[in-house]
Amino acid sequence: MPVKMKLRVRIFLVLTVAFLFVVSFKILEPELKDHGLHRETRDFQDYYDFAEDGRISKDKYGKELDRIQHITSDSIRQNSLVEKHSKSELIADLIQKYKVNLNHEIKGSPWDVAAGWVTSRRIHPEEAPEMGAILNALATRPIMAADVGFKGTQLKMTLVLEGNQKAVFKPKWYDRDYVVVGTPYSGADRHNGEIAAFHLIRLLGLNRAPLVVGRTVNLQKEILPVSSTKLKSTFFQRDNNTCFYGQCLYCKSEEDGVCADGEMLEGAVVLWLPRKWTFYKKHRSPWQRTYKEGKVARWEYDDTYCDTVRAVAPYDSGPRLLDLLDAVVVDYLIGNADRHHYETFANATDSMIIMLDNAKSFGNYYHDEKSILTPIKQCCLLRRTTWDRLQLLKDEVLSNVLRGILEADPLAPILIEPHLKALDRRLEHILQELHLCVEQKSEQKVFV
Ligand SMILES: Nc1ncnc2c1ncn2[C@@H]1O[C@H](COP(=O)(O)OP(=O)(O)OP(=O)(O)O)[C@@H](O)[C@H]1O
Ligand SMILES: [Mn+2]
Repeated sequence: MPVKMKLRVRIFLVLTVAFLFVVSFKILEPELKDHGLHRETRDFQDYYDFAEDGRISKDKYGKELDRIQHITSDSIRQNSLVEKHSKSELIADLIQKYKVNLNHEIKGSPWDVAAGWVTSRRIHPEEAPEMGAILNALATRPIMAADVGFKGTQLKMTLVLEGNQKAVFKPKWYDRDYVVVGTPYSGADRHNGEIAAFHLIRLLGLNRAPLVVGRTVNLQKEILPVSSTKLKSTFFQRDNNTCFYGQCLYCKSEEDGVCADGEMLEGAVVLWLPRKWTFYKKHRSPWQRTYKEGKVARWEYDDTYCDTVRAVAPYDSGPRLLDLLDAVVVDYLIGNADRHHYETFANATDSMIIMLDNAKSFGNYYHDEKSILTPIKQCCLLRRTTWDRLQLLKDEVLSNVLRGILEADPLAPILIEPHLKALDRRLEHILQELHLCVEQKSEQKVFV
């Protein structure tokens, strides 16, 4: 009899597990159809040589991630540093401080000015009117050479602008109101996202992203005459539009190409960092995704994971962990779930995390990808300067200021209203999460 009982129990258990597995799989089944652009997950993994750290086959993704939604934000509002009547003044002041004047003129080379700005801790100063001249040069200087992009999975061009300045051109794939659905890392780059992120990173006082500006190029007149043979060989025509597919992991044939509107193609032009600093060290993010359905990374189920991270170099001392948590703030705001690796300057021990590549952003304004916040939730830590800045930008100051700043870009409007609204909403989430941290620990321990 006991044998039979055991068998029944066993069958019951097996069926329960199978049922749970099927249900969780169905719930989590991502829509991978989106433009077919992230279909090559396997290739992607091989390319980046992902380390297989502790994983389980069952996904606990998002189990507790909605808990902060239930916390009322009343207490936060009461503590507001900004009185209602001064809010519009604050917005105006911040726009004045951070809106770049592209008509600003300087003597000498804008490229030299930008190159001279870079230190191990910042790409550019907090405030510099010369930035207008540099962005203007990026947006208007004649293109002397064009080649396929450097590394990566995304279609890009490498340009040389007059005055011997290298830059990356990330083309437009989507209209401003396009909503990217699917996995948190679905879709192709958003050129407007790269532009918006640069200014957001400035506004947060981080200053760790290379300079970016919007630019429309004429592929026939500005690119083809100065194009490398390799890049030129990927050009083709579709419905009277000029297109190209370049060279990258996901750039193999005309199917993967991007098309101009006739000959004119919008894009984000990213200033290449000065040679003196271009020795990077590439680091795998401790909170990296597995990029594999059904595979869960340790950070997704182990809430003490931050203790493990903090115990080892380079996170056990120096600015690295705090830099990473700053990047998490940015990535949650912009909706970038794709910072699988990050780069630092190899020749500086105190190097910042360089906030390169922010184009996987502003894909879906309906969705807040809470999993991006996991490092902040698990570490309960943030630079006090970043916290103070977030406080300043709450209650819709962020959207109002960023809207004003982005008006200066040649491709304005850069973000449609729902994206700006999403920024305010996500900022609130970050503040709520950190308030929970303060309740659990103490303010001194959370903000350093
Ligand atoms: N502005 C820049 N200055 C210097 N180096 C750069 C710059 N932009 C990109 N790079 C280098 O080129 C690499 C690829 O760039 P980027 O990350 O933008 O491409 P990607 O195709 O989006 O890559 P991924 O698929 O990994 O996201 C970076 O890791 C960096 O080493
Ligand atoms: Mn990228």
